[in-house]
Amino acid sequence: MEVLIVDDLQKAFGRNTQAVSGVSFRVNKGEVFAFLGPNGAGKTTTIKMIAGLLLPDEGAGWIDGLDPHRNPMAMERFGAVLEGNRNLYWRMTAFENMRYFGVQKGLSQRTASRRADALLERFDLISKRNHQVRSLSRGMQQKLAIAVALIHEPRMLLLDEPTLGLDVSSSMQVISLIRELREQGMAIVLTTHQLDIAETLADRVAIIRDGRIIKEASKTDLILEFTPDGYEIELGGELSPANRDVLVDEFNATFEADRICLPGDSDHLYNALNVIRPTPIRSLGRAKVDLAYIFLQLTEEGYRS
Ligand SMILES: Nc1ncnc2c1ncn2[C@@H]1O[C@H](COP(=O)(O)OP(=O)(O)OP(=O)(O)O)[C@@H](O)[C@H]1O
Repeated sequence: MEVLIVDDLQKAFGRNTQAVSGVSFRVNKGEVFAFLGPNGAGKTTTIKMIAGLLLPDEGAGWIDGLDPHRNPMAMERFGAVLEGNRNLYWRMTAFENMRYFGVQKGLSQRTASRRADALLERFDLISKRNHQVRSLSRGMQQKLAIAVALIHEPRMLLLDEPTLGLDVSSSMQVISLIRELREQGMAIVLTTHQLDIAETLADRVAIIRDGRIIKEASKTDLILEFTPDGYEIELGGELSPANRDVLVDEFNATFEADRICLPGDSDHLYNALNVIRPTPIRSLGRAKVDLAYIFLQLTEEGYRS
């Protein structure tokens, strides 16, 4: 079920900067949509148009069927953490922030307070309930910013760089929180330059460059599309120079330290293993690619052409 529909968004700044040129995509319930691109590609401009903060020149976005630029009710359907933890008041306590933003979103004091405590409990922040935000660690502030964005029980979450500047443990907490929200049916739009995190979390991926989406696919399909035929074999011992030459000349193998990259199908592999025998094999698997590799292929390829 689609929670967000983005149709042909366009935005120019002045005469010379076409920041977004016809961006369209859809995000389903219970889906993490990673919206990736190099610096200046148009991600923030797109997200701001979706969130109702920036008026598009053309096109529109609908959250749960409502366009935030035409229907203020749309604001109740999503939460956003767009500038790290800067949506928080630093001299107010964690609880006061939650309650304040809850009331701002139209909740009664009572409901806002009840939900604030429930979210603080769930995000493991209840011990910091009465602490000023400025005294919390960066990871706690980030979790609190996400909790604040959830106070009115939205159906969609816009997250811009949710793990920026966090240490490994805080990042992992935020990642598991995002997973949990996805499991509960939240539609999540995630922008990040941390491609390992995008790869961990994303169900679908869109890559934007120069204001246009140049690729959109499910993460699985994208990785499959870029995965070369072939195998990687890690050796646990020395290969004789003669056998190494055979692998290079007859099997088109390449060597990276003690790892052999072997193109081709499984028949090719079996034949190559006969050459490798009796050198011990530490590991053997299909050649792998990650999202960072794919991202660079797509974005740099674009620049070359
Ligand atoms: N308020 C503005 N006035 C003028 N130009 C702007 C404005 N906001 C963005 N731009 C320009 O629009 C283009 C897209 O910027 P945007 O911030 O959307 O990119 P981004 O993909 O979010 O980049 P980053 O990853 O660096 O945050 C850039 O060329 C940027 O300089």
